[in-house]
Amino acid sequence: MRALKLHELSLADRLADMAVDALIDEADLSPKPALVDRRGNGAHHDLHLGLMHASALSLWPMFKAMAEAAIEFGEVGLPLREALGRIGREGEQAMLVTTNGVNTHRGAIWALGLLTASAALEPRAITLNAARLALLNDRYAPQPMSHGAQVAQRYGARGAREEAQLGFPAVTQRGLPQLHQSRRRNAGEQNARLDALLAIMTELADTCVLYRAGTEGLQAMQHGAQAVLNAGGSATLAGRRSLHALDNQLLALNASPGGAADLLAACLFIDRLDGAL
Ligand SMILES: CC(C)(COP(=O)(O)OP(=O)(O)OC[C@H]1O[C@@H](n2cnc3c(N)ncnc32)[C@H](O[C@H]2O[C@H](COP(=O)(O)OP(=O)(O)OP(=O)(O)O)[C@@H](O)[C@H]2O)[C@@H]1O)[C@@H](O)C(=O)NCCC(=O)NCCS
Ligand SMILES: Nc1ncnc2[nH]cnc12
Repeated sequence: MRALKLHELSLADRLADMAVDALIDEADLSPKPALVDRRGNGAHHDLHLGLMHASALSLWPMFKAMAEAAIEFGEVGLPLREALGRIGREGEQAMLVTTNGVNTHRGAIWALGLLTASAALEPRAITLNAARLALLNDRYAPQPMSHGAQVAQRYGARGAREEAQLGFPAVTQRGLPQLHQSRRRNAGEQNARLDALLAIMTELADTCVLYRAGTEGLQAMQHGAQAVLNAGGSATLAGRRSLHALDNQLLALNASPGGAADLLAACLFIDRLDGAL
């Protein structure tokens, strides 16, 4: 019998692998402020690391189907956007069945779904085409009063939809440059990833934080993340002290930066893809 060779996997298979790997790497990364990681549940009573892993794995068929839809339609347009919306909603149901109703990866389905489809179309224009897809209006999308919609109404915050429509500036202008800079400084891979997460947190209007802890929580997240980077980043002793303080502060405010975590996964996905090109 012939052994399966890795390069015989289809493009859609490989993109789905990369998306799930990015989610698992994000979940495992420790110590993340107030988020689920290898140490514990952060500011969450209904999440744990095993659930994050199970949720990530449950999304593999969805990411593959999104990549296949992109290959089939072949261009950015309403037919592809609406196919992705339908596949995303089905993926969300699969996630909820796996987690027994807990929302683990709604934001990641949105961000990584768009990026996976976009990578299948043209890997070198990944954020541009993801933004073009996000700008199209899916006529079949329900309009629930989600947490994101509620804080948009209350604070006028730009949430997950706008972040994608702008081409993921938190990833391209904050996370990825910081990841590369910290690697160049020999911070070590885990510290470089933590620094990338912190860089994303410095400016993001994370609607999870706003919903749970209002503008006080958002400012604590943004200023605290900047303070860690100013202290030298997670690889330094001063940076670690500052990161520990940020963790305690966000826990006290019950402020979990779940949106920033999803965007770190997006950052790791693009980084992996760049390495494979
Ligand atoms: C278009 C959608 C993005 C809908 O977005 P909307 O603004 O309506 O918001 P939400 O439903 O609240 O979900 C958006 C999730 O995106 C993450 N996020 C938050 N801020 C940002 C940001 N600035 N930029 C990017 N991403 C952001 C975040 O996801 C994480 O948080 C989740 C937990 O959040 P929450 O439910 O609020 O949980 P808790 O506070 O913990 O709840 P309680 O315990 O208190 O009950 C977690 O899952 C992380 O993933 C936001 O939650 C899009 O979602 C959409 O339309 N989906 C429908 C399907 C579809 O069309 N898919 C298309 C696929 S291409
Ligand atoms: N590690 C994490 N902890 C809590 N919420 C999240 N949403 C996405 N990743 C998360």
